[in-house]
Amino acid sequence: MTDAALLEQQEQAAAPRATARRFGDVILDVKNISLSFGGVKALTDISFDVREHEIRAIIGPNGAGKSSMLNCINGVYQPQQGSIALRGKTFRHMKSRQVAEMGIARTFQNLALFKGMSVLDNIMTGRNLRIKSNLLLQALRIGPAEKEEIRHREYVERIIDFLEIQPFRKTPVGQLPYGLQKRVDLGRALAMEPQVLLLDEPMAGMNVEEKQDMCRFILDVNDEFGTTVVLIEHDMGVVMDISDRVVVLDYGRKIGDGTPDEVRGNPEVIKAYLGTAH
Ligand SMILES: Nc1ncnc2c1ncn2[C@@H]1O[C@H](COP(=O)(O)OP(=O)(O)OP(=O)(O)O)[C@@H](O)[C@H]1O
Repeated sequence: MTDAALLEQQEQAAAPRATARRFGDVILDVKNISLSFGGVKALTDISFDVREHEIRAIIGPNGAGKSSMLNCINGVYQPQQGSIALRGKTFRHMKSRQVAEMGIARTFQNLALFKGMSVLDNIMTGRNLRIKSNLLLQALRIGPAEKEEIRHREYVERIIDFLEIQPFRKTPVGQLPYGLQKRVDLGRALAMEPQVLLLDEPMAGMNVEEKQDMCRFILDVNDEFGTTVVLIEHDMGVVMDISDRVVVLDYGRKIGDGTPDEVRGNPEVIKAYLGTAH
């Protein structure tokens, strides 16, 4: 390889993610969302979009409104104002299950796993939305139900391989270290084959090594499954490393929106968040 070609290759490898990859159209469009709890304004007139195949972070100091925003997207909270659209289809007053059926899956900050059930069975619960045959056929495992179950199990095994948790397939989730439980929670969400994956503090409570593993899996999910990712996360290093664009909230208002470099250089953001010890 010539020196020039080598230099070009090195430059490409060092290119920021946002410029090195091409995104699709807007997949999730959040417009003018306002949410109050009694007198507390959790979100005021928040708008941002997420492009297909993007990793989009929502950051901000404690109480800024990050969880509220995620909860509005997946139907846990119903905002008083504004709209959210998935691929141009606006959804309002939808329950979490309906939002999930539309293709928006979520992991939880406080794991929502069945601790006594195996890794395999926990991830299978993520397939429930996709099971078409009726309960009787499923119970008897006959006809189309049998074929369907085989297909679901194959998909779940693919996720287990992908997340490198084969040795723990049969282990009750409650017996696994916290970092692995978080990985199972990611697997459960992935089993839904989501178009958009919402990650609620995926690195919370993890040690450095577990954080590195989780970062790699998020990037791989994004690359290999083509899943669009929206995440909220307190670890700024992680956010800036893996995100393509970042929304910054403070006291329920949007104060910044752009690439990690743009956000890092935004004086309002520095004042509100990056300059503090959060
Ligand atoms: N269910 C609720 N009832 C009442 N107030 C709420 C509720 N959920 C959130 N809030 C309030 O809304 C505001 C935003 O909270 P939210 O949890 O969304 O912030 P956050 O950025 O996720 O914070 P943290 O980083 O601490 O998790 C806070 O003032 C909070 O007290």
